Amino acid sequence: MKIGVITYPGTLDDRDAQRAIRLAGGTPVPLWHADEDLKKVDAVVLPGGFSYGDYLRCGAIAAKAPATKEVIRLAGQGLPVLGICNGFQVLVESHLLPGGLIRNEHQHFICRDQRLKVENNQTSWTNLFEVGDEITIPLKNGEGGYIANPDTLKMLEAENRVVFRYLDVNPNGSMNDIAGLTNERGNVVGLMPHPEHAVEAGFGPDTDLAMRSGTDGLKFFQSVLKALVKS
Ligand SMILES: NC(=O)CC[C@H](N)C(=O)O
Repeated sequence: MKIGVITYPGTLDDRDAQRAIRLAGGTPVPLWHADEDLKKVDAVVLPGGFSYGDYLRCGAIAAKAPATKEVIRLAGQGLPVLGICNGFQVLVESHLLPGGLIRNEHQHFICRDQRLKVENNQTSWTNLFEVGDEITIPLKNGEGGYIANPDTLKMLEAENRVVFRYLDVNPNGSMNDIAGLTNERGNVVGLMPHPEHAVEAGFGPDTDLAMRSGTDGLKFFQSVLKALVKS
């Protein structure tokens, strides 16, 4: 299965995403922001980083890139899309996911291992989790505060579209502790933490061994491969 990874000017985590895909058993396909076709990939990852230097708002310029336009078109046909951190910001700026992401409440950049609760395992990227699973995934961003108007929040909760919630601490002031979301169909998922940094045991920023990110992130990439085999 071919999984595209889009590189924008300023993207940081494209190679880690490619590595995660390879470790899960897929074939990563590097894509460039100016590409007008996505080389017939079976799924696509929008990785983390600082696309276009985070000018205007994080993800705002990337949302207008030729490759993103194609992502928007193909997502409408069911292409599995995962937006990680800056990729989540791009998905929100593209209106593939609702709401907005603003500066962390405390105004600081965060870099930590973050506990998350899995709330929805009916998406292309989470089908190997159980609802209620508690996982640890690294988080590193400056603009991760999720906001939405009351009606949107109500709709997201009623339709079970919150996929991940922050556990133990809410690190950035996100409404309803929201760490990740899906679209109605479940093929598009965006989250602030970085699953591609939790695919091999024994690394992560925390010095407490028990807290170190393990391989919880690998399941995202294995899930999409399973979803693709089924479809
Ligand atoms: N790790 C990232 O993708 C960072 C996203 C974005 N540049 C921010 O600081 O919020």
